[in-house]
Amino acid sequence: MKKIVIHGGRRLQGTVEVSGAKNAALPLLCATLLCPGEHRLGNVPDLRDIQTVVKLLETLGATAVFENGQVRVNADRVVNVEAPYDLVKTMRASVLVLGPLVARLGQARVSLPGGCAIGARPIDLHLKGLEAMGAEITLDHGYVEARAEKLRGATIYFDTPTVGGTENLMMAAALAEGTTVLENAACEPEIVDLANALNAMGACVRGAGSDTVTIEGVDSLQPMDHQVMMDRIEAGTFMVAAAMTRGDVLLSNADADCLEAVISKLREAGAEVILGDDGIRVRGPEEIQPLQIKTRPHPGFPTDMQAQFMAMLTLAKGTSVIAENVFENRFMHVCELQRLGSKIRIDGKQAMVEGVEQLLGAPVMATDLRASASLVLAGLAADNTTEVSRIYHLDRGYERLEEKLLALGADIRRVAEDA
Ligand SMILES: CC(=O)N[C@H]1[C@@H](OP(=O)(O)OP(=O)(O)OC[C@H]2O[C@@H](n3ccc(=O)[nH]c3=O)[C@H](O)[C@@H]2O)O[C@H](CO)[C@@H](O)[C@@H]1O
Ligand SMILES: C=C(OP(=O)(O)O)C(=O)O
Repeated sequence: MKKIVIHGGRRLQGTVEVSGAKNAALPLLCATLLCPGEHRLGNVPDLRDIQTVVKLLETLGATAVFENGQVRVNADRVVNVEAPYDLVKTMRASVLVLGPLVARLGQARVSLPGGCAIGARPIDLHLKGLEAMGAEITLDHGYVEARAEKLRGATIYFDTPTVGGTENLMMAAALAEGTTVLENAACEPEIVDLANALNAMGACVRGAGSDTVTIEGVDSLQPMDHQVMMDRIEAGTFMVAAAMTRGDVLLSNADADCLEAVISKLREAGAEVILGDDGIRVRGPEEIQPLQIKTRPHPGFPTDMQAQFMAMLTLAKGTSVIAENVFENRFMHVCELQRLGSKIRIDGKQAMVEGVEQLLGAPVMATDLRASASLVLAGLAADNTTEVSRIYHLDRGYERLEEKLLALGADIRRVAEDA
């Protein structure tokens, strides 16, 4: 096992290129199951979750080659309909094979993903939607079994906007008979990326990116050839890194359109955020101003950026209030940030963060993906040495993080846990 060792206190400076988005690439890879042929997906980040979904596609009978940021999937032979527990337990997004498998093969058996560090994360809305489209759903030994000779279009209202639910049902509806309308759908940019790819495959998806998505089912689709959008959460993480180290960083290929809430809050904290033709440049303030943050579905402030902003606000000039409204247990980083000397108090869904003059490095333990990122950020700004262990969480979602931070001037390296 490896850990990350950071000697903090360096200003980050330079240019960084943002990778393709994990949360867009995962549903796109699952969408290759919708039709036979050779699919091509470019700008795919080399991450543990991507390797897991590639393995899952292979388990289902497809062949996949991942080389130089491109995944080629041949989905001619999808002969197995079971997504096994061993793969699903390591990555919740595996459940996104459910919609495509039922749509193409009329059946699927997918292990229930179960709870995880940030919350219970049920999939009831995915299942209700498939049922409304005519699928018969049963639960057997921890597996969801779904069957439908032919899915039928339906109007489906989500009690809460769900990103994965919207994606799963959009894929299922692409090959259904008739029209499906998803109401109170999630509006995240990754859903638009998926809709664009599906439409290029011959599907008919309208309204993606709004809260009503309409899908006219078609009889057949053709293989995809698509470039994955940039990772707005990775971009946001580098922006916070620049801000909290009083740095000056250019994110060369970043797209500001899907980062509005993050940019607005960084500016409110005092950072200079310059949007230019060459990308997004962030210059950190001398003094970080406290913020009020409420996480919400897109276009609200993303829950996936909550932990990173909390790390920054531990050094603000005053007290910030952060409300986590999307997941019920997404403050796992708090006790680890406290080990670095931060002053944070949790009261239900809210965290009160009282800024301190300086953080002091310490050994800390990562508990989930974005919690890990927040600990790395805190380590970059802290005095002395911070050691972050259990970094396999980080490897689920950040491509070459230390390498990119090192190039920006950070003193960071990955070493064996017992080094
Ligand atoms: C791979 C991927 O894209 N992951 C993202 C996706 O996760 P994911 O798609 O799992 O998140 P959802 O949007 O589905 O979850 C939002 C909320 O809805 C609840 N819910 C969801 C489905 C359901 O059937 N029933 C239900 O109650 C969840 O518990 C949660 O409280 O969106 C989250 C919210 O932006 C992000 O944090 C994750 O990074
Ligand atoms: C929670 C996240 O991912 P996942 O839904 O894959 O667990 C994330 O990307 O922050």
